Amino acid sequence: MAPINANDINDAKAFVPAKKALPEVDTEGSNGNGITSKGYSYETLLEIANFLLSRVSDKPHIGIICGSGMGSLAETISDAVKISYEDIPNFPVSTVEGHHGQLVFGKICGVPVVAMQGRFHYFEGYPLWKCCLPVRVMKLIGIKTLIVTNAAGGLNPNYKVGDIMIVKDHINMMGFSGNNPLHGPNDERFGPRFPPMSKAYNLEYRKIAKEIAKELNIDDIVREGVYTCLGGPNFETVAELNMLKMVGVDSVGMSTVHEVITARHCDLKVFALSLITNECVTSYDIIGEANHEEVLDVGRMRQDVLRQFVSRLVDRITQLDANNP
Ligand SMILES: O=P(O)(O)O[C@@H]1C[C@H](O)[C@@H](CO)O1
Ligand SMILES: Nc1nc2[nH]cnc2c(=O)[nH]1
Repeated sequence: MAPINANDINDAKAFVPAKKALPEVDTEGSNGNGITSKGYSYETLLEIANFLLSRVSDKPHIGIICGSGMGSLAETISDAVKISYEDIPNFPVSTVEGHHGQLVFGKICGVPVVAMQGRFHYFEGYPLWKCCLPVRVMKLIGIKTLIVTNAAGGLNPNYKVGDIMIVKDHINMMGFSGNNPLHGPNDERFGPRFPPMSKAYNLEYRKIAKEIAKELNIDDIVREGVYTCLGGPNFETVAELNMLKMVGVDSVGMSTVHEVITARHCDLKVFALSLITNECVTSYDIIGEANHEEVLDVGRMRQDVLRQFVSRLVDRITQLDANNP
């Protein structure tokens, strides 16, 4: 029998190579499961923060994490200074299509911001604490508020592709098995050992977002619901989705929850939204299947409206916080 080679497995042409070289799974300085490494001590994060601050003129007030296919959110930033993740000492690199892999500093509506055009996911091989390292770096460089965006499957049967879901809460599915970005020794300089999560998504910001939806005349596509993150990279089975539906999940993705936990731990105020990029397949009769191309296409389709929405949000959050320091 002829030996098999790589081309025999599936259709070699259909294989899309990773955008960048895949990262090594990080176990340095830990007990083998990626828990706190000496390479990412408070001091190391401070070094990263100082490196970044030495390259920009204004300290950002607001951080923005751009979800899959939503990198164009950063295009509203004026006087942009772009810093590639590869040029930042000790920073991870983005390996997923639809995630540029750079920080963009500048202003939205006159407010100094920093946007992550590209985030880090667990499925890329990064432990959760490393996925969330940029959140702590953004805290150290001065942000007070984090706006998190993600692409997600719509599980709530009333949701349609292209809807925007304001996140009111999350279910930390990965945390149920002990996989948590705060697992391991706690550094009190970031936050307490046992942070509360019952007010993770700022109520005032959610109110503002609903007002903005009315102003922009898009309240018919803006929802509010509960998000969950699974480890990925596979999309979910029908049975898994039906289970998540039963426990009250409205949208399903592969990010955000651990970033929000890390942000709340270090006392950042949080707003999050899901762009519903696909309908979750909750019946064996449905022919279509989720795929990453569709996710990126819907991001492109909604880029103008998301840019307007997030710009207004930055403006109004800044006004609100100036009145309630
Ligand atoms: O970075 P986000 O959470 O927006 O990306 C979602 C989850 C997967 O990375 C990808 C699947 O298409 O979209
Ligand atoms: N886990 C998950 N992530 C997504 N990202 C975009 N759509 C989906 C989805 O249906 N499931």
